Parts: sequence; structure tokens; C-alpha cells
Amino acid sequence: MKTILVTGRHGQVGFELQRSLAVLGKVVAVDREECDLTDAVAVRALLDRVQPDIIVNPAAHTAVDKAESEPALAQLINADAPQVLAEWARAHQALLVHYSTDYVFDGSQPGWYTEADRPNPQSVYGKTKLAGEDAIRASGCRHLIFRTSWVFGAHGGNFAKTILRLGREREELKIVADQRGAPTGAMLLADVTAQVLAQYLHRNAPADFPFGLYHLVAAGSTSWYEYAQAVVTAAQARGAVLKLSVDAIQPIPTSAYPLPAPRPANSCLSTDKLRSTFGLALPDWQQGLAHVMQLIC
Ligand SMILES: NC(=O)C1=CN([C@@H]2O[C@H](COP(=O)(O)OP(=O)(O)OC[C@H]3O[C@@H](n4cnc5c(N)ncnc54)[C@H](OP(=O)(O)O)[C@@H]3O)[C@@H](O)[C@H]2O)C=CC1
Ligand SMILES: Cc1cn([C@H]2C[C@H](O)[C@@H](COP(=O)(O)OP(=O)(O)O[C@H]3O[C@@H](C)C(=O)[C@@H](O)[C@H]3O)O2)c(=O)[nH]c1=O
Repeated sequence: MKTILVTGRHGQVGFELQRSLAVLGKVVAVDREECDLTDAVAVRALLDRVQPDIIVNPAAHTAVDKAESEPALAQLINADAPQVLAEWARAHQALLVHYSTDYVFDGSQPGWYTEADRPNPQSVYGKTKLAGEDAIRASGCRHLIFRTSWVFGAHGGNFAKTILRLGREREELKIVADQRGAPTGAMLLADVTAQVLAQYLHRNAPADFPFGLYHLVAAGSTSWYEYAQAVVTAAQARGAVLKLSVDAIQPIPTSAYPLPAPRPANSCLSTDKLRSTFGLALPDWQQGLAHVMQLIC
């Protein structure tokens, strides 16, 4: 039986991976206490003890604005730690599965970003996540990097839950309407990860598996403003008591909502490569959101 190590088990994606990967082998899921990614010695010791065939690393410094004031910590978690995992994977012929972000792009390009498009991150978070990708590629290990966007789930913190909380507290909300992307369910990310890993394992972990970088997001796109409207509409349909009505959400430009970290205006990622390589269909973002709203409302 294969051993699969999952980091960040209390995170949105780490939580869902424990369920999705259980059918593939023995899942060892660790949290920050058991595996502090800022401590390379401890990380190597854990890897030596667990001897994973597959390392799945959803753990990251995901506080986008906070990262601006703690770039060294973000670098340690988002770039240096993946390098440690990758070097161990390379030395032990293990597969490393890693997650990255739409924030590696500056968002100035129209249309859908493909894996061939040049990243140009504008935030510390985006820069350190790209450095993590680069370190994994440079290591020469077997790897799958899934770039995703706007992750939500029932477990953990995310934009949808923030809107629900604010909707209980406030009668009005102003939400940026000029940033577009695809809200992507943590469950979908975990399930697609499991599907791809099943193909890898069923083919007996071949050296010529199509490793590499894949964009993995739900189908469709929206703005944060429309996304907030969808959350409030779904919550009200489920009988949630909110002070906020959908009509009281106002669209604003990014310039009217200044934050420490810049966000890309266009976060839309093409999933053509993932779908054609692995024969997978990706549902609309609304489908995953409806499911999560059932769980949290
Ligand atoms: N959230 C999003 O919108 C998006 C996320 N991604 C990427 O997807 C992946 C999964 O994201 P998501 O599940 O939302 O992230 P979360 O923020 O929900 O979870 C991150 C996890 O990382 C853990 N972690 C943070 N610092 C350390 C550390 N020093 N040592 C060990 N563990 C640590 C956290 O531990 P603790 O529970 O103790 O805090 C937490 O469990 C990440 O790589 C992220 O960059 C990409 C695009 C969008
Ligand atoms: C709460 C709030 C946010 N916003 C805007 C700010 C921002 O532009 C946008 C999203 O807000 P947040 O700060 O919640 O989301 P943010 O932390 O930027 O989310 C990002 O997280 C990282 C981890 C990723 O990798 C990205 O894909 C993306 O999901 O909504 C408003 O306009 N009004 C509001 O009341």
C-alpha cells in the first residue's frame, strides 16, 4: 500500500484531501505542530520517518495582505519549504503534489491565462508562491503543480464565509467588481487531485507520466462582487437571517478598496491542459458553491 503524506491538514484543501485520498493508500496527514514548514530539519526528519511515496503539500502562507509585512516568513513557507520537500522527493523517487495560485499573474492580460503564459506576480504572496513553483521545477523531482484560484470550502476561512459573517453584521457592503476569476471548491481540488493520482498509481507510477504544471479551477468566471451576490442569494434561499440584502451590495472599483497587497484584475485560468491530459470535466463554480452553502447555512 502506498503512503501519502498530506501537510496542513487543518487547511481548506488539506482537510478535503484526507477524505479524497483515503481510497488511494495510507494517508498520513500532519499539521503545523507535527510538521512546521519553517523548520527544514524537522521537515526532513518527518519525511525520513514516514517515507511517503507521494507528498501532497497544500500548506502555505495564504494571508495575502499579512505577507506584505512578513516576506521572510512567506518565503520560508511558500518557497523554501517546497524546495525541501522537492529535494527529498527527488532523492527518494517520490512524487510531490503542490498547489499554487492565480496571483502569480499580474492580471493585465485579457482572456484566459494558460500554463505557457509568463507569470509576473505583484504581491509578496504571489512572488513567494512562484518561487516555490520554480524551486520544485529546478529540483528535478517528479511533481504536479496545480495552480488554482479563489478557494472556498465548508472547513476553514474564505471569501464566502467572510461575506456571510459581514452579511449578518452589516446592512451594506461594497465589493470590488473589476477583478475576475473562478471561485474553486476545496472539495473539487481534492477530488481532482485524487483522480490524477489514481491514474498515476494505476499505471504503476511510470517515469513518463505527464508531470508538470496544470491550471485547476472550476469552470466559468465571475467578479468578487457577483460572487458576493451569489453567496447572499444562496444564504437567503436557505433561510439564513442576514441584515444584508443582495440589493445593498454595491459594486466598486479596486481603487476604492485599498489593501496592502495588489490583486490581479484578471485571474481567469484556462484548464484545457488538465482536461485534455487527464480526461477530466470541471463543473461550474456555482455547483461547488451551492454544495458548500448547504453545509454552512
Ligand atoms: N485560499 C485560496 O483562495 C487559494 C489557495 N491557493 C493555494 O492552495 C493551497 C491550499 O490553500 P488553502 O487550503 O486555502 O489554505 P489554508 O490557508 O486554508 O491552509 C493553509 C494551511 O497551511 C498551514 N500552515 C501555514 N503555515 C505553516 C507552517 N509554518 N507549517 C506548517 N503548516 C503551515 C496552516 O496551518 P494552521 O492550520 O496551523 O494555520 C493551514 O493548515 C495553498 O498552497 C494556497 O497557496 C491557491 C489559490 C487560492
Ligand atoms: C471583505 C471584502 C473584500 N473585498 C475585496 C478585496 C479583494 O480585492 C477581494 C478578495 O478579498 P480577500 O482578501 O478575501 O481575498 P484574497 O485573500 O485576495 O483571496 C486570495 O487568496 C489567495 C490565498 C489566493 O491564492 C487567491 O486565489 C485568492 O483567493 O474582495 C471587497 O471589495 N469588499 C469587502 O468587504
